[in-house]
Amino acid sequence: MSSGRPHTVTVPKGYRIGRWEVGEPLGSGAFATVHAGRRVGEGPAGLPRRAALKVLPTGPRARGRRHHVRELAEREADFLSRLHSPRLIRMYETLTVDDPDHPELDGATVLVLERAERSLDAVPRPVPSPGAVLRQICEALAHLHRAGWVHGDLKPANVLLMPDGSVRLADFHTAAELEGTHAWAPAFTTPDYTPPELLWPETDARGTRIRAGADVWAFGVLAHVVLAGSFPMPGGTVEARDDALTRYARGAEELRLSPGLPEEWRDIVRDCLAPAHEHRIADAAALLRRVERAARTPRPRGRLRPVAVAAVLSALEIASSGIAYTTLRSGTPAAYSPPTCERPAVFEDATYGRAFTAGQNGTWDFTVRQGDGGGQVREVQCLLGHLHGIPGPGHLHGTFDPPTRDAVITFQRRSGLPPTGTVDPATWRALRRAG
Ligand SMILES: Nc1ncnc2c1ncn2[C@@H]1O[C@H](COP(=O)(O)OP(=O)(O)OP(=O)(O)O)[C@@H](O)[C@H]1O
Repeated sequence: MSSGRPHTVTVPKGYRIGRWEVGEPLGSGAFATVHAGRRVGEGPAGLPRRAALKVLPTGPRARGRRHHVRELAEREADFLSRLHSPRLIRMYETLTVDDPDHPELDGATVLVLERAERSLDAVPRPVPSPGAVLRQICEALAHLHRAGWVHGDLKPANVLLMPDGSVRLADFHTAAELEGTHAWAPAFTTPDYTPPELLWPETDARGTRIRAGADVWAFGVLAHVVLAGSFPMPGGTVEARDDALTRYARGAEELRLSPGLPEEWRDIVRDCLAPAHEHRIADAAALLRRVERAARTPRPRGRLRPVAVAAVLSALEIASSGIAYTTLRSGTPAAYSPPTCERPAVFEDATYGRAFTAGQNGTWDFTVRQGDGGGQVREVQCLLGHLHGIPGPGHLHGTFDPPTRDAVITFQRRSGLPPTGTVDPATWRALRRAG
């Protein structure tokens, strides 16, 4: 049985591949499906009981461009057999399915990998300990660059979190070995993480010409997503953000980083996102030195700072408001449970005083309007729906669509503000006002 994606394949639960019994699917990408695997019987020392089985349809009956997928599978297996580091996902063995009775599976390549808990794109926002996560991603990249490789497809889906909370970089089918300053990688990019120079790539039979700076750019995007909850390029759709990237690359638009980005990360992200690769931070080793400094900062210095709720809210306010408050203790991050969309919490802001946040974005002055998207819009939707009881946006989708605009207008009318439908600084203040 084949899945809906052209290159992926579903393996029945309980199916045996070598010494591995296939379990539930863990995830799937454009080329592979990853299943849980349980070792049956004994194996060589060091082989764990649990693994992840990355299955790539490379057999004669597989749909799609199997030669291309086979090349990618070989590339990834080759990379993983050559490079080892605690920050790179480990490969235990590679297998080929030999089963003519299951023609769609027959000939599939299986990479047996260290099993992770989940990928970074599946972690609810805000990401816990974002500085530590970013530092470890950067350590993985630095190891790669030092060894003379480029990853070529850094994004949250390719960052894996282990049961002990540590981070591994994964998915190396685009990884390419540097020949001097550049490498030739498969012509494959992920929108939103693609650097400007790959918008108009130099491609020939060997692939696309790529430099270590492509990973540095992708790290800048990823750091912005993790820390501010939004992409650095404005726009509610991939196409809109792609257009914004083109304008930025041509010098027609300035980079407008989210005000929610902690101060100590702002310059790092900006220097990762220089439009020309020669102005970017040179490689991940240079980046790591700066990331380590930023990650050492005890807590993100966003504009919204948590305070002890008991100190700012009386029991009466809590009981009467209907909002679930999270107990926040300044300086004890272990006890800090972050606000969520459904449970906005009160923070003490240095400039504005007591204020609500839904944990999606910390801005007070970033104007958003119909057509925009990202963390700021999600913050608006959460505050409207779950704090002010205006059900317009319905759900947390982060796109400023017409129902969101209607809800903003309703809120502005109620608050005595001009009903413009645009969330300007005055509307942010009213949305966040506490007490
Ligand atoms: N070792 C692992 N342990 C647990 N889950 C994993 C593991 N490797 C991958 N996954 C899950 O499977 C998903 C797809 O894996 P992967 O990104 O390697 O596939 P792909 O088809 O090569 O992806 P892409 O679309 O990026 O080319 C990951 O996003 C992750 O959720």
